[in-house]
Amino acid sequence: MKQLFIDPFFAVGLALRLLLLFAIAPTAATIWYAPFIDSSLSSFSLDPWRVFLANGGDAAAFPYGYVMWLALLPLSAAAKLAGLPVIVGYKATLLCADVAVMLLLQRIINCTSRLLLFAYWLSPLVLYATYAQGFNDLIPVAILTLALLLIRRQQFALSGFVMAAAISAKMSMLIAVPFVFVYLANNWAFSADAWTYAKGLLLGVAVWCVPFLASSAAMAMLFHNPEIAKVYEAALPIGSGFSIYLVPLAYVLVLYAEWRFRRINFDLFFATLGIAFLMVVIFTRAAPGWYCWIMPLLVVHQARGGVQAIVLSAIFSVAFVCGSLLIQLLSASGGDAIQIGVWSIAVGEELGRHLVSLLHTAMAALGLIMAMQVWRQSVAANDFLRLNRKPFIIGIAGDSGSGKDTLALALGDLFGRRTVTQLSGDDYHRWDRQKPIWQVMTHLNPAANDLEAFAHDLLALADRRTIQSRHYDHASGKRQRPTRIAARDIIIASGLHALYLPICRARYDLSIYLDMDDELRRHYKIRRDSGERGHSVEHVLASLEKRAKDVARFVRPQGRHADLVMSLQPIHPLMLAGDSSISPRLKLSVLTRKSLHEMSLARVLVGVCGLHVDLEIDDDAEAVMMTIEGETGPEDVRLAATMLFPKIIEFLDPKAAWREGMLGVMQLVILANINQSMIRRLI
Ligand SMILES: Nc1ncnc2c1ncn2[C@@H]1O[C@H](COP(=O)(O)OP(=O)(O)OP(=O)(O)O)[C@@H](O)[C@H]1O
Ligand SMILES: O=C(CO)[C@H](O)[C@H](O)COP(=O)(O)O
Repeated sequence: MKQLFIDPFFAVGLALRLLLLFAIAPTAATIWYAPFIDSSLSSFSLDPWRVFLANGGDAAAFPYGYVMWLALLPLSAAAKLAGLPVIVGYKATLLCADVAVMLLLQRIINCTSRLLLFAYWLSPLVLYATYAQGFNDLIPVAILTLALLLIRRQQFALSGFVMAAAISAKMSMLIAVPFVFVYLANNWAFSADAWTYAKGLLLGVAVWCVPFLASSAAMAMLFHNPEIAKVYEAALPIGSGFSIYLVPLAYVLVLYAEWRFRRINFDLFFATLGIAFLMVVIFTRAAPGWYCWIMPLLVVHQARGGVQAIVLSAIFSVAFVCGSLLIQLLSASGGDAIQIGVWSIAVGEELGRHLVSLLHTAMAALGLIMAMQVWRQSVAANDFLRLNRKPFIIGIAGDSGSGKDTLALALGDLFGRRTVTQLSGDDYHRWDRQKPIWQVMTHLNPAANDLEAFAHDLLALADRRTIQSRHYDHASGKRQRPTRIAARDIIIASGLHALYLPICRARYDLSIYLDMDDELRRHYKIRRDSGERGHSVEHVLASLEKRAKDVARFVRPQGRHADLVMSLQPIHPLMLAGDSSISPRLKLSVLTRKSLHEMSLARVLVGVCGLHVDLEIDDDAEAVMMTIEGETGPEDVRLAATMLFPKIIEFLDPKAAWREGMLGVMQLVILANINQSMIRRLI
């Protein structure tokens, strides 16, 4: 923040503002807002609208609620006390709101100070609407921006309360409310929070808005406001004197587009809300102050869209100022001449109207181009939507007891049940445990499994189709009745042969082979099969021996095809001696064939998780081998993930369960690979 204030361009913007503040006495502020505030300072009442009207004030002067009034009072009162005109306090309040909007946007958008200064602080749009014209829209915009920041920070009740304050400051901020509810309903992480938000909003309405509704003078001033009717002016006649109103129509369509996202993140919500404001503004004969409503969108667009967006936004802003000036100069002469001081160029009423219409058309065209750019950049390229269209598929193969289910569960607990579909290879064993065929065949033989059905179901899920699958119950050794498995955004296909068929391998976005140390696997398998699957220790040992040939023949070769080979080993083999109930300390080696993030990953594993990491990169950088040792807790792993992949974190379940130790590290490594696969898809 400090950097922002010491930047020379901040000083330039501030100087321009002060110059405009001193040089111009804006009409709206002079004839409406300042007299209203002055009236309530002279004879203070909790119903300032009544007092103002009773004293013969203009009914158009202050169609705003308590929050606008309260926001304007302190500095206006200070000005009056200091013997200055009230309008000085009014203008000082606008300056404060202006700085507040900029600082809040910086928190939401996270862009450089320089960009923010160019996109916002030096924007001709803000300078003209606020300081040359005196409109107070930056006050509700500042409050709305605060409400949006609170949503981003997941402080929903407070955000609702603040949103009601924004509406009280200016009723048009109501535009944002349906968008917030659709965002909360469509963001699976927050759907339960919609009610929390609603409670905050209701409380805010009770505090900020109900007293206003109870004042008949306030209501009279609100309904006297000619601005409200403007949104119905753009209309398509449909005969018999009826019309279709274009602004409400465009608004509903943008809201529908947001609802259709099914799954939405904050960036998408922010972009669609900005587009909704843009639609209202460009299709209405809007007062210059309304253009301040789209400033958050313009700043985000410039921050994300690069030079093209900056140029378009600049053209849009300059066109807006020229258009508004022309309209003002025309209306000063009654509409048939462009009047500048004593100079007057006659254009005739018809040409004057034509010129203004042309300017509105240019503004609408630029606005629509901008909306399309925002759509392309924020909406179409958003990873949330990409996952919506094409699920991310992870294949996990490995020998029995190598930890496939454990890992799949750990990933499922990260992304959440509503995001993940698990497809287990065990459900495709051809025969129940009791069948005599197992005397001559092991489960590791591909022929013992219906791999064709496995591949078929994987492809169906990848195509977002629901499948029917019969779960293999390890407690009874029998396959269950078929159940429906729905396709979700992340599909985890695990099994002894998950990487066996080329058609499956080709479909995975990330393929993993678990190559657990043999002794460790034996240790775990004995513990699990005797504890959970009803086998005797002798049976497990005999089966391990019987399976050894098939492991070498059918399972291990799959490791060659994996993007990631993970191998858990005990720190010391002696740790496994004797008692099968002990949990040995582990180390993990990871071979990555699609390397990208290993350096930063290693740095964070050391710096944040306190682990020891060895990194080996082969000469042609085709593979990276990382060996990781030490103890770490779930909180450290979570922190490491937040630092490394802030974007991916949005995909996770709000109650994402991070594991401790090496399993947590495996979660992190896989997240790094998912992140990287997504980056590759974007390229
Ligand atoms: N990363 C790990 N950390 C600690 N324990 C693990 C880990 N992975 C596996 N285990 C232990 O090994 C046992 C076997 O793991 P799991 O059931 O996940 O293997 P699997 O590959 O799915 O086996 P199967 O193919 O036979 O179903 C688990 O019960 C668990 O106790
Ligand atoms: O290798 C295995 C799993 O990958 C199991 O041995 C196979 O699924 C059979 O299970 P169970 O022993 O419970 O009948």
